[in-house]
Amino acid sequence: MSDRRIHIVAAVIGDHAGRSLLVRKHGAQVFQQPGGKREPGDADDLATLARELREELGCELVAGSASLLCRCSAPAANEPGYVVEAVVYVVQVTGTITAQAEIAELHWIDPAAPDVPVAQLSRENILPLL
Ligand SMILES: Nc1nc2c([nH]c(=O)n2[C@H]2C[C@H](O)[C@@H](COP(=O)(O)OP(=O)(O)OP(=O)(O)O)O2)c(=O)[nH]1
Repeated sequence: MSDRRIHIVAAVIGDHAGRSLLVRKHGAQVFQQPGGKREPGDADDLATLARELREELGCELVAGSASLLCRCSAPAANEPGYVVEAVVYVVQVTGTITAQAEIAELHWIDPAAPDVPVAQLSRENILPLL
């Protein structure tokens, strides 16, 4: 039987106005936290996160800035039948945040009142903590 769990590392990136950054991937309907699946070459969770932030946002994770927010799970937004299990860090980034090729859209939301559709993991488990 296949393992229907997806393990990801996800980032909470905030701005000075208290907003939080979400991304929408090409082909996806909903917005989610920046981040993604661990790859074999990643030394640890923060290496995964640094790589994903570079790939998705073109920015760099500030060394030592990551603070564990929570571990949580929900039905995976883009893979029907799978559950996503996330380790979520609040992070600081440096450089200009720009949507890279795999990202269709970036959006800054008020965590208390998102104005775009948000994936269940973020909506139920992450945004309420911000
Ligand atoms: N990154 C991320 N993925 C999420 C979140 N919530 C959620 O359900 N997912 C789902 C979407 C996908 O079904 C799965 C992993 O997505 P992903 O597309 O970001 O992972 P990845 O960059 O490593 O992807 P891949 O293209 O290599 O498959 O987890 C979230 O907040 N952030």
